[in-house]
Amino acid sequence: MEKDAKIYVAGHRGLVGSAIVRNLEAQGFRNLVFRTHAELDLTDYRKVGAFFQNESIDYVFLAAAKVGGIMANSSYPAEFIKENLMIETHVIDWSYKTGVKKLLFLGSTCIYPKFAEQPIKETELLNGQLEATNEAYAIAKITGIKMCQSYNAQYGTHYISVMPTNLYGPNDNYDYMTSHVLPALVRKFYEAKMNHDPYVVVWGTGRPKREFLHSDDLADACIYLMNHYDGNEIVNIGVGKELTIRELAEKVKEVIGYTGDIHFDSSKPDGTPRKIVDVTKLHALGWKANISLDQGLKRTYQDFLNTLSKVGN
Ligand SMILES: NC(=O)C1=CN([C@@H]2O[C@H](COP(=O)(O)OP(=O)(O)OC[C@H]3O[C@@H](n4cnc5c(N)ncnc54)[C@H](OP(=O)(O)O)[C@@H]3O)[C@@H](O)[C@H]2O)C=CC1
Ligand SMILES: C[C@H]1O[C@H](OP(=O)(O)OP(=O)(O)OC[C@H]2O[C@@H](n3cnc4c(=O)[nH]c(N)nc43)[C@H](O)[C@@H]2O)[C@@H](O)[C@@H](O)C1=O
Repeated sequence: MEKDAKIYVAGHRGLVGSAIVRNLEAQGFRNLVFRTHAELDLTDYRKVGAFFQNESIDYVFLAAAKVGGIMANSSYPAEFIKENLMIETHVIDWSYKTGVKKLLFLGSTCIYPKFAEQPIKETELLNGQLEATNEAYAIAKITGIKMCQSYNAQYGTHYISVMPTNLYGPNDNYDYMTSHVLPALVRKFYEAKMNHDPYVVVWGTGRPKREFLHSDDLADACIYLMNHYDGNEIVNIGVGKELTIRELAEKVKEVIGYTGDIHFDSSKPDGTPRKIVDVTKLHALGWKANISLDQGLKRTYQDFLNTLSKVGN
């Protein structure tokens, strides 16, 4: 990407979008354009068209989406599939109609079959049943991938698709019901420590395994791939390490310095048992993750505390 190129970061205030903006600005890219959700609702085809026609954008990072953890996905599947299909369709189609040079689409590792061979290779896509708790969202993400690949095939566009594993970092969502596990546990253990609660409730059995990538690593990978990858196939982005939810809870408990107990609520869904991704392709393209979970957890807890002090909690 040329330093004076006009770059649109859709979803620039989110966990991923804000990390991409921080990285681009640190690298000296100054011609960035963004709109908040209130300024431009990407589910409105006409308004998205007017924006793209007025801005003459060169590159797009499509990090806007309706996103949530296992409870949000299983509670609101209609909203997840509808809004994500609309956002993808509108941004991808108007990118084509207005001659965007390159677009990076953010998928997710939830697109892979529930019982895919682990670590999961990109070739596992559509090779089996999806995890029920986030099937609607996964179908929307798979559609986004297929849209990029279809536009590339028919129109000669350069739309690349990346599949990040579970993410965490600054500007994450800490809402108890709609967040992902890591931010939820940071908040739960912090509040239990402040309130001297005797235990913290962790959802599920604690047995599922997850892989966690810091959003600053993801942003770096996205910008790297925008500059160095132009293939039609999807690329996994991960760290190549996994741990159980129980082990994660123990780590968060230690970072926050909580001394009470951990109780598991097995009435809550576990979701997919494992989803560690194979990162051979990513490494072959020349990029590797740098931030370990222990380092990332400490940074995330500090960001969480800074956010609290800002909102005066
Ligand atoms: N978080 C994770 O663990 C993972 C995320 N991903 C993917 O990364 C991408 C970004 O996720 P993440 O940063 O975590 O999500 P966030 O919810 O943090 O950010 C999403 C952003 O999109 C905006 N947005 C949502 N709907 C609309 C809309 N209709 N019009 C305009 N803007 C909208 C949100 O604005 P507002 O909040 O104001 O509505 C928000 O700024 C997504 O595609 C997600 O699927 C992939 C793997 C893992
Ligand atoms: C990135 C990926 O993320 C989502 O998939 P997920 O990884 O299953 O989501 P999750 O982070 O919410 O849960 C991971 C595990 O953690 C357990 N768990 C324990 N205690 C809490 C808890 O307090 N909150 C949450 N959310 N989970 C908890 C929870 O029971 C589950 O076993 C997709 O919806 C989709 O968004 C997607 O793409």
